[in-house]
Amino acid sequence: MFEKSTWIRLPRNVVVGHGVLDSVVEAIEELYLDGQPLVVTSPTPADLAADRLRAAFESIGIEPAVTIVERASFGAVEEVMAAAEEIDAGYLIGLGGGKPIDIAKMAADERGCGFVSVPTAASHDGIVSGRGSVPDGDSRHSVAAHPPLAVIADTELIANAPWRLTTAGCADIISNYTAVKDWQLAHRLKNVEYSEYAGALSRMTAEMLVDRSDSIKRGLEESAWVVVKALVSSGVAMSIAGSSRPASGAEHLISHQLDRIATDAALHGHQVGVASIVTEYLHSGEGGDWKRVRDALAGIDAPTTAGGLGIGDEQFIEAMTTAHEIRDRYTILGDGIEEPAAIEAATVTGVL
Ligand SMILES: NC(=O)C1=CN([C@@H]2O[C@H](COP(=O)(O)OP(=O)(O)OC[C@H]3O[C@@H](n4cnc5c(N)ncnc54)[C@H](OP(=O)(O)O)[C@@H]3O)[C@@H](O)[C@H]2O)C=CC1
Ligand SMILES: O=C(CO)COP(=O)(O)O
Ligand SMILES: [Zn+2]
Repeated sequence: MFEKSTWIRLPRNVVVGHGVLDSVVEAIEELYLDGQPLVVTSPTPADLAADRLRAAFESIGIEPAVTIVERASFGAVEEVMAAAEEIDAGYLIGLGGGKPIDIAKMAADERGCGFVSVPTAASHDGIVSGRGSVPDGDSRHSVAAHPPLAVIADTELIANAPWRLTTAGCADIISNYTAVKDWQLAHRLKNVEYSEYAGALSRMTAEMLVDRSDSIKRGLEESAWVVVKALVSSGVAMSIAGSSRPASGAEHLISHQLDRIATDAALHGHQVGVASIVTEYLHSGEGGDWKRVRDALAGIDAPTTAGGLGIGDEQFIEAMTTAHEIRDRYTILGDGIEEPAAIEAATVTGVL
């Protein structure tokens, strides 16, 4: 008898476009959520958008509470849970970049209430996914959480965010190429379950973004549109897989190590992008696709070298040689890459 079962948790309403911040209330009303909303935001997004959000709720007779988080930490998640408890919040709205969104996502998951994502920056696929991450000493990678019930991404707001945040979101998507290769390798070598649907969707998402890279330009609102759609698609691939495997392989392991090792870590998307140049080389060799990955990153203004990340050569190599230790996730790094091999790969690809 066939007894396998699977749960695919997806956002129900995804609203993307110019000025859709004004559609937040409408998108939420369709979800039949009860109770008072608690808006979790951070200083800049609060300045940019909290008043407009508040006014939209007030127009239908709801007074939302607003809490501002400054730093991503487990303490902040607990503070948000306490604030939600105090007003008996029915659901949480994360308004901002990955920091307030993940704090709200994790607090909502712990509290067992609904969560809505309103990104003001498109810096990585956490704005859509069922993964939550706050920096915590030894465990930098994400953990499972319920994905947002709705994502409302105002491209006008996102296009006005610092350009580097958008290029980081693009680079997080470009890294899907190597993530899928790592996943397939783990399937072949370690019998890790692989989803053809999730793998194909993740790879196609990277392909479409690269194909449309001409429309990814500073000051062009269409860029925000292209990257948000890709982040949504990548989030769906993770939901189908029930893990971050379609979008997180060895390049993410290296980035998580950089977060620990480097004094001034760069943006997540930029780190995984640079690391994926090297892991693509490890997969396909000198004549392989690493130049394509590098050129795709360069084409959207993302860094392609450790120096471009502001990270020293030694720290980059340390991250490469220790990345396999941080998580039970088989990748091209296997049981560890030797230092000379890491230096060779990073040198040939021009990352060092
Ligand atoms: N779930 C996942 O899979 C992942 C989660 N993460 C998590 O995401 C967080 C990092 O996300 P990231 O988005 O880079 O960080 P932030 O949320 O900190 O945003 C980056 C910066 O941009 C500012 N900002 C946000 N929106 C705008 C805007 N429209 N205009 C001007 N400035 C803006 C923020 O202001 P302010 O300082 O006021 O907030 C902040 O200074 C980390 O906590 C990390 O752990 C990272 C990768 C993957
Ligand atoms: O960043 C992610 C996918 O892009 C999430 O991956 P992790 O599970 O490695 O945190
Ligand atoms: Zn990522």
